[in-house]
Amino acid sequence: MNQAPLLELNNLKTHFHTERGRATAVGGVSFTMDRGEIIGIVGESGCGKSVMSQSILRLLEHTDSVEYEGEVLFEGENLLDMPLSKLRAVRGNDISMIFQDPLTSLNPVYTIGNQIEETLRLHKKLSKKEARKKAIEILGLTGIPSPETRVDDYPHQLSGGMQQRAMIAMALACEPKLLIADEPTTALDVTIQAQILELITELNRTLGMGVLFITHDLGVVAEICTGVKVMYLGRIVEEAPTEQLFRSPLHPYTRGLLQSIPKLDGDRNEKLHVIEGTVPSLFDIPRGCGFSTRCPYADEKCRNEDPVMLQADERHRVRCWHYAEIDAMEERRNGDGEAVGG
Ligand SMILES: Nc1ncnc2c1ncn2[C@@H]1O[C@H](COP(=O)(O)OP(=O)(O)OP(=O)(O)O)[C@@H](O)[C@H]1O
Repeated sequence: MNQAPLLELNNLKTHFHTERGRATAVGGVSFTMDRGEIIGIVGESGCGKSVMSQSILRLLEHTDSVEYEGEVLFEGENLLDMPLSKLRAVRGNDISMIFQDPLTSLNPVYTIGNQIEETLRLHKKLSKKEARKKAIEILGLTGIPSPETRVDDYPHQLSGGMQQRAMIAMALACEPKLLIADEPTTALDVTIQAQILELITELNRTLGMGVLFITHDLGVVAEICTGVKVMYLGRIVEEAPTEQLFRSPLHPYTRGLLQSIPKLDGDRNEKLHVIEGTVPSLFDIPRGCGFSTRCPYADEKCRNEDPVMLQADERHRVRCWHYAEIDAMEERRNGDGEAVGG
């Protein structure tokens, strides 16, 4: 087996050249992912999750304004400078991607069975009969009822939820080494969502399929991910094994995200925390820390010096100058609040 990590991003940057100037949507992302890991990428809307995940497979090249920098190594080979013909063989075979909108992947003029069978025959070299059997089986696994008849439907004959499941079946059919899932279950109801997540984790367990799971749903992350990376303004601001990140979040942004999840046992009258302010425009990125314009703890240093990634623990890294002091700062703030409130 290839000894190189499954996926390694080295200072990946994605720029768009627009009429207003250059917009850097991904501002230098580095991480390594091993086989069998399920990594969650979280962050508010607009923080660069989708652009980053689409950059891995160079799916943004239809806009000629895009420019990549850095490296995306898949099993040691840089996808960013790979000839397109070779990259096409990686897409859908070694790396599959699923999206929130199924119609981006399904072809309207073929039945879903044809599309899954075609993938299986091409990548897995199955006979027509074997491919059909496998297509029905995998459609069933995604929770499509009566898969033996649905297999002959065209995409438009299926409901939105079923189209979603058909797309997922197609992506998983050839058992990719890496699945990139960009908010794949957001539009589905919770029962179907649970079924899809179960299918993904099952393939992860049995085949060691790595999963990069992009979501803003921290509940899903807690349920299935082995590790989490929190993105803000095109960069990773904190990363840790899932349990550690939920137990002791260090970055003020991560703390804000976690405080905005409703708790089942919480006081119903307690207000949910909202992170004040909005994500700055890509044309107006702050000079120091990207989060300093919204951070309650930011000081002069934060406003002037861009923080580096600091090693807080063996597998816990954070991009915040003051991460070790935030607890004490928070206590002081709360204490002051009580004193003012009487
Ligand atoms: N083609 C483009 N040209 C210019 N800017 C773009 C382009 N595509 C995306 N962006 C910008 O890149 C930034 C990151 O967008 P992205 O879609 O990756 O965010 P996201 O975190 O995935 O958000 P969401 O959860 O809403 O999908 C945004 O500011 C967006 O406006």
